Amino acid sequence: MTTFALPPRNSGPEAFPAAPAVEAFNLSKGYGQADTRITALDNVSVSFQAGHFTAIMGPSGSGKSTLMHCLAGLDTADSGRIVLGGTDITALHDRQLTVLRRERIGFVFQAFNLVPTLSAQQNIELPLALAGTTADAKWFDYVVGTLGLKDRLTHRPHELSGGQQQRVAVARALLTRPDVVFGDEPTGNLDSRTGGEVLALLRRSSKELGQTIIMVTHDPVAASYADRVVLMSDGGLVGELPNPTAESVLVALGKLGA
Ligand SMILES: Nc1ncnc2c1ncn2[C@@H]1O[C@H](COP(=O)(O)OP(=O)(O)OP(=O)(O)O)[C@@H](O)[C@H]1O
Repeated sequence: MTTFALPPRNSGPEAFPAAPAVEAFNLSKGYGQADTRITALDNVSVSFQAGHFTAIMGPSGSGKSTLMHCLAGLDTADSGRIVLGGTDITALHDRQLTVLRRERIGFVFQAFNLVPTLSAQQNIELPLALAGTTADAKWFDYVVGTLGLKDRLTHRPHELSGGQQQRVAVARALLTRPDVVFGDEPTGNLDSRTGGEVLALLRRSSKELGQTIIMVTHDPVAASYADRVVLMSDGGLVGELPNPTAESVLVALGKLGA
């Protein structure tokens, strides 16, 4: 049985059914000029509710990474608006965006992006250290306990397995209790069993901690851990699947020619 050391931020998707954690309105972005111009995002409007785990899927080049990077304040759109946790991030300056990313967004990338010279604990606490604050001890213990990292805190990344390193990255992403955790193929470097464990932890983070998660993936099995799949094609949203299974995702992607 899990012991809650600290009440979760909310009790999952049902707690705030109507509250979006992040929303995009009429987002467009292109690359290049004139006849060589590529439309990466074509008037995309989409909403991600608080406490939900969403996978973004679609064929290669359909705009998934561009959308995620814009939603996370890592890239800017040509037009449109993004509201994250009630803040219009499209109106922010670079420095404000940096603070927002550090304090209100968590990232889990395919490459674990841990600092090799720091211990697991120091890596987990790094965003808070950069922000000049410290972790709430109970929350730290709860996240680390939930992710099964209690015995690994003094280890450096090279002393950890790939799955353990990604769990450290997940703990780092969760520790600031961000508005949204963004995952970019978070299990892309893991074998299927370890990847399944990390995905199950992400799902628990949304169900038990009320964490909003948005993940880009090509893997229908990974997407089946999400509450919803958002489908993209040619820079636009072309559909969504509630309660996806690997099979329903495969069929939907097949129809898109992915
Ligand atoms: N920096 C860039 N310069 C020029 N074109 C770009 C750039 N980044 C992306 N694109 C183009 O924008 C479109 C959308 O790219 P994006 O990376 O968002 O797609 P994706 O769905 O994430 O693809 P993949 O699944 O292959 O990672 C593609 O046609 C891509 O070639």
